[in-house]
Amino acid sequence: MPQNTLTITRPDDWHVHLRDGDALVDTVPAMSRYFGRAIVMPNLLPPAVTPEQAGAYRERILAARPTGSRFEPLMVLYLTEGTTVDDIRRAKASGFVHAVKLYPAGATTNSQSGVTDLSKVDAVLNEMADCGMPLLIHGEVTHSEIDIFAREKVFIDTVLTPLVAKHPTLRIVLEHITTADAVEFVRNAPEHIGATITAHHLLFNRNHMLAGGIRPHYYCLPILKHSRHQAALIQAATSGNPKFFLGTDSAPHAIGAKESACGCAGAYTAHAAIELYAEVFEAANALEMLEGFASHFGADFYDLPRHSDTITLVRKPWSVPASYPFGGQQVVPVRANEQLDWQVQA
Ligand SMILES: NC(=O)N[C@@H](CC(=O)O)C(=O)O
Ligand SMILES: [Zn+2]
Ligand SMILES: [Zn+2]
Repeated sequence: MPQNTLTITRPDDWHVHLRDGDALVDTVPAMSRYFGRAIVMPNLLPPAVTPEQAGAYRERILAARPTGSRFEPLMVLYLTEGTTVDDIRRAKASGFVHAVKLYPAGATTNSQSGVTDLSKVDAVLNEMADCGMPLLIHGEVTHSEIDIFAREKVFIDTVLTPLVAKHPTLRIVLEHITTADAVEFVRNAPEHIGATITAHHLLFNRNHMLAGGIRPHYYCLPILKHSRHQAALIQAATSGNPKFFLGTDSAPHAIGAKESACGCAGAYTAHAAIELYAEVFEAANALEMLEGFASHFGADFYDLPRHSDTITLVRKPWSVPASYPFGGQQVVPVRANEQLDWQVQA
């Protein structure tokens, strides 16, 4: 008999894009259905680079919460070569900035204000190590001559390994990992280095995106890899190792920006995040490992209390709509028009 219900501590999302402006009335209610907290990415245009900008963004998110919602956005500073030690001190003192995000310039959506040379932010990284502020990393190199499927591994070898050697006490989250190489790196790294894993990198590999036709809604960064890497991610997520925790990287783009000759990177999963992870964990015969991954390990890493209430998943098949409203436009979700087994009890 398959298990038909699963009750877990309320989960959090340790990596999400809520966007800004008109989109918030759609993205914030979707994210706050059952997630208690979320680490909100700062890659806006212009990016949230100071604690004051992050605070103003936080207020816009709070204003978009449904009545009665206790969803808590955890804010992140966007690291630039102009970030100062004082920015980090004010961020730490704010109480609402929980991390700083490194986008190698040019690596992904709205990363053009990111860092080209890590040595330029050395003093900032020292301050972060001193005050215990985590550095969240989009871990890909950007040189045009490096193959897109190799960019994560090359980043680990040429940027991350020297960074960890230079800043041995800096807390780091390697975000949305996509390779067996990243799994191995994080597993062997000290305790204060962790990683988030998305639902789509657990569910899909590059064949889903490219075999039998090119499917732009599977295009995200870091790009989907060979199924061998997908298998390593599933193993890591379901292993019970607390270094690996839930980060959806739900990254909505309007339908026209995806279905295009040059489509944007990002997969939208906030409509069914825990439901999609449950599917992966069940297929791996590891439903009992979902709670640690989704609800415990991220909070522990960020030194935040675990939630004291729960949510219940029930096996109750439903069809994912073809699209959802998104800031006056539409976004196509992962698994559009397909059936999902799990849903969260209202
Ligand atoms: N993951 C993506 O493919 N896109 C993200 C940016 C990011 O997280 O790299 C986005 O903001 O659209
Ligand atoms: Zn990223
Ligand atoms: Zn992201």
